[in-house]
Amino acid sequence: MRKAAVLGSNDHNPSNMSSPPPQFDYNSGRQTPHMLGSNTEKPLIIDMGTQSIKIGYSELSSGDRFPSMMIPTLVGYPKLTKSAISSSLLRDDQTFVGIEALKRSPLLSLKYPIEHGIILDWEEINLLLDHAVLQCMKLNFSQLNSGLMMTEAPLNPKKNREKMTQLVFEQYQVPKFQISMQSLNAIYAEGMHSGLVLECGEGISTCVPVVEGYVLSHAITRMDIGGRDINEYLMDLLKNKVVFNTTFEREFARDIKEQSCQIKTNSALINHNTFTPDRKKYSLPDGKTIEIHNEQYDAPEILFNDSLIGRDGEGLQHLVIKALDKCEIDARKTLTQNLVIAGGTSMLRGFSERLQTELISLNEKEDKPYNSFNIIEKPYRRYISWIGASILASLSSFQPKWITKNEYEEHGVSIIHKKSMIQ
Ligand SMILES: Nc1ncnc2c1ncn2[C@@H]1O[C@H](COP(=O)(O)OP(=O)(O)OP(=O)(O)O)[C@@H](O)[C@H]1O
Repeated sequence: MRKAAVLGSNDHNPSNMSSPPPQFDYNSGRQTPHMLGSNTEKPLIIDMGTQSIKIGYSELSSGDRFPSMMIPTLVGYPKLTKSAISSSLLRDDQTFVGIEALKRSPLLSLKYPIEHGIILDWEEINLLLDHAVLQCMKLNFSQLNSGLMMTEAPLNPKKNREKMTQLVFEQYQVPKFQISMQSLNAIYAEGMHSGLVLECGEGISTCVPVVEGYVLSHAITRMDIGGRDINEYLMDLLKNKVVFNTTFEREFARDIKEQSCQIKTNSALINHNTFTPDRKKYSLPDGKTIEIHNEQYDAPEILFNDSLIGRDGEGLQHLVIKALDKCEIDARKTLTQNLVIAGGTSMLRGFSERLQTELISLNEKEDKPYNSFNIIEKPYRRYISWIGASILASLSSFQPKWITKNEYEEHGVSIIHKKSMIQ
């Protein structure tokens, strides 16, 4: 069991979250303009994801509880073509990160330093953190006297947690630090103590049971499937209409997905022989228009049947049922009645309706005891992990959980396990 019970019953009221989720536009690099510049009175929250890093100040009271910035988790190195060099657009020793990399992406080879929620390239993460904090938030790490809270994916290797702790204290000289688990944050964001969190992001989907504030680690389930796999499958389905070659062009597949794709729900499933989706038009940057027809529904099907992309024939419904199977019988009712949906891919239209259908069907097929599910699907679910961390970092009950630089110097990296929110 993982220890994490810090949320008191009156600590916050999630219904205060009245402002709508922000819209970020990667391609123009538009950001929400508020709350930038030094604000050392509030903890800084950095939610590290496979596709994007969400960053902003902790906020407990009602009002704006969304990240102030979302930075693509991308690093770009110049492709050394003659034309790029001769036109002096780039030098071969330049590196671009985040939005700067995305803006110049036709000229760069792009790398994603986080895969399936896990950091693979620490030098690139270093560049991204520098960019996010120094350049975007206009802050020095050593000024973060109120604390730096970072998030991690469920089942993040312990050595990665240690490495992040070492980086933060030794290189960045952060005065106070802590790491919280993304799915647990979703429970904090909802002001709940128990629930089952199904998180579906860019590179990973996980199902995490939380009972009375404790993560049941042994019952966590995961699949390496997420929004990026839908993009890839969509490109495959569209290959007779358009071919996306470069990473830059592949970003358009993401855009087509976000604008056009939706998940088949009951009426489409029941009438599958006669079901004909609307034809949608999508304009490509070269002026060409393509028509999106069955692909809009076919691409996201991989979430519920991964054999479509050559995997084991499982889906998100299996993640949920397998996680429940591993939980104590007494906890199951609470968990099925508090199934919290999180992550950007869960924004696909029809997601929760289809999930409900698949869960009931799998339950019957495998003769399981879970007859009903109450799915909690909030409009801010893409940012729910950041929001939960933001609330947590400002709670009075959480304050003793910060790891100070003095404690790090006394105990070394093992302090992150001793004072961990995640055992
Ligand atoms: N409205 C939308 N419709 C469909 N997909 C969306 C929508 N909004 C975001 N997404 C997808 O959600 C994914 C990103 O989700 P999220 O921000 O939760 O991921 P992440 O935290 O960067 O990655 P991970 O949690 O996998 O490490 C992308 O694939 C993106 O295209």
